[in-house]
Amino acid sequence: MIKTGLYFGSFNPIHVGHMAIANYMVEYTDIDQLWFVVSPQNPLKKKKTLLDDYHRLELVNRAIGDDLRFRASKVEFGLPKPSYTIDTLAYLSEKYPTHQFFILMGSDNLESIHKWKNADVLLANYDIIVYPRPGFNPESAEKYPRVQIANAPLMEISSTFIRDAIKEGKDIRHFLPYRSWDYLQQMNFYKK
Ligand SMILES: Nc1ncnc2c1ncn2[C@@H]1O[C@H](COP(=O)(O)OP(=O)(O)OP(=O)(O)O)[C@@H](O)[C@H]1O
Ligand SMILES: O=C(O)c1ccc[n+]([C@@H]2O[C@H](COP(=O)([O-])O)[C@@H](O)[C@H]2O)c1
Repeated sequence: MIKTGLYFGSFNPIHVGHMAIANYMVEYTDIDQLWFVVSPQNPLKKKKTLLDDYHRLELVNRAIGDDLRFRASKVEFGLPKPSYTIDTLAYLSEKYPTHQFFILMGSDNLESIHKWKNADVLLANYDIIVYPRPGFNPESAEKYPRVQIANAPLMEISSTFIRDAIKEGKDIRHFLPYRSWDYLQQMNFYKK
């Protein structure tokens, strides 16, 4: 079985925090490879500031470049919206029987997982590796036997910060992988 970490996200846009997390996950956990699964629509987030799906995918692909440990997946583009993780996992598990899937997420998502569709099924059937965000209390995860917490350096960076900074006219190019930043600049994303 190929141990594959699924890093689900809006990636609106992808930032160096995501890349550092992905890098940590492939080097320090059991997973052999990592797929960034770009979600058209998080069921718990508003759509207002969301960039078009294919532009977010392009930003992810540019961030990955030729790093063979990573792949971008647009599987959720073809599934019903909003993007329920349990449904995507059912689809992928059937399509890729030689892969063992792990769910990767930041601790903010673990804190709201009780609101997710079929959260109990998800928590019972999949291993989840959580990347802590500032303020996270690891004891809060002890009730979930299949959740492990990565002992990783913390980062405050978020896509919200990036969008706000661009709107304010700041040059924050080093918060994104440089090829993604180039595309974002060319296309004038998030300026208003
Ligand atoms: N700095 C970070 N530390 C730990 N996990 C993170 C960090 N940034 C993002 N993640 C995780 O990466 C996944 C995808 O993140 P997402 O696209 O929501 O980015 P975000 O920066 O949290 O976005 P936004 O600010 O728009 O909510 C989520 O599981 C999220 O928890
Ligand atoms: O399945 C659910 O009910 C569910 C509820 C909230 C979020 N998710 C997924 O969690 C992922 C993380 O979202 P985000 O916006 O924090 O990057 C994204 O793929 C969402 O579709 C899934």
